[in-house]
Amino acid sequence: MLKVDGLTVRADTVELVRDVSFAIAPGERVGLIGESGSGKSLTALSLMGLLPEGVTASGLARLGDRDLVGVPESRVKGLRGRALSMVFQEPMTALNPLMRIGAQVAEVMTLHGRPRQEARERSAELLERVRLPEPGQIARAYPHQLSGGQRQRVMLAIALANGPELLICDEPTTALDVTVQKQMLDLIGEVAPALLFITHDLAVVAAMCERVLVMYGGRVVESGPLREVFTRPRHRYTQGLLAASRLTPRGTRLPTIAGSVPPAGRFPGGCVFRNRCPHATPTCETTPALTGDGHAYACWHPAD
Ligand SMILES: Nc1ncnc2c1ncn2[C@@H]1O[C@H](COP(=O)(O)OP(=O)(O)OP(=O)(O)O)[C@@H](O)[C@H]1O
Repeated sequence: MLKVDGLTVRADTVELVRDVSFAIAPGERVGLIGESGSGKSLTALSLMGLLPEGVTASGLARLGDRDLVGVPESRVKGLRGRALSMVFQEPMTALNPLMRIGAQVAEVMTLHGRPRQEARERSAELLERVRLPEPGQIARAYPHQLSGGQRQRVMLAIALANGPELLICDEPTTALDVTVQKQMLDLIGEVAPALLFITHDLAVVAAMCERVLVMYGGRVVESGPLREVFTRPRHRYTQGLLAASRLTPRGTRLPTIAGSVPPAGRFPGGCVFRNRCPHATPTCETTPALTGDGHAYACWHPAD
């Protein structure tokens, strides 16, 4: 369980992230959205103990019974890549260009005390787990010999190597083309023990997460179950974000769906998530998406 309470990030006297609080339970997938500069990355980096020089965090952040903020660097280093790990947007900067892939995956385990031979064997398993084709061949390759999507899978393997309790992803698929992006998102959803997923892309959040936090100007301005936030946004910023996104066709008024069980066939309102609705077909209005079975997607269609 991750618990963040009153997290504030400062550069000198300037508050860049203010009083952020949220929790992520095991198995939960939480999206963190907000415009550029709203403080998403700094929030994540402060949990990882990776804030840039001159930037400091205060407040409470605890994973299980271990503090992540306000503790000595050596303590955070012991947790990073073990209890929690992160996948960034650009894998090339995170991978060592001179080291073979298999050795890089194994290294993150030997660094945390696993015997070399065991780490090597597990690294082969991990490359397979992230569904890299020919994992043996990939293990012997150097980063530049892999595609962007393959490199990102390697980063995921590294992130999972020590069995973390929490995975943080910061725009992990932005640099990938759409088909590869989808496969990567499916994989992350499948393997993450608990997930904090940072993105600009509301459709990705809709497909990945059951809960969402919206940041604006360094604060969390809105949070809650995805369906609630996306269909009944309370904060003006969230309303604007949704209205501007491709999830909502221009001019569509977000319908109220509270407690409603739609009749088979036609639904009132517009298809809010049409572009990325998991059903993504013209027949998705006949799916049970809004019948209270836990789907977080609003797949209803304009009534004729
Ligand atoms: N090292 C730094 N020193 C001072 N200010 C910083 C530093 N790093 C980031 N900031 C500022 O902190 C604010 C939040 O940055 P952050 O990177 O967390 O935003 P973000 O929401 O992740 O944006 P993006 O989506 O573009 O990555 C921004 O105004 C940014 O300019």
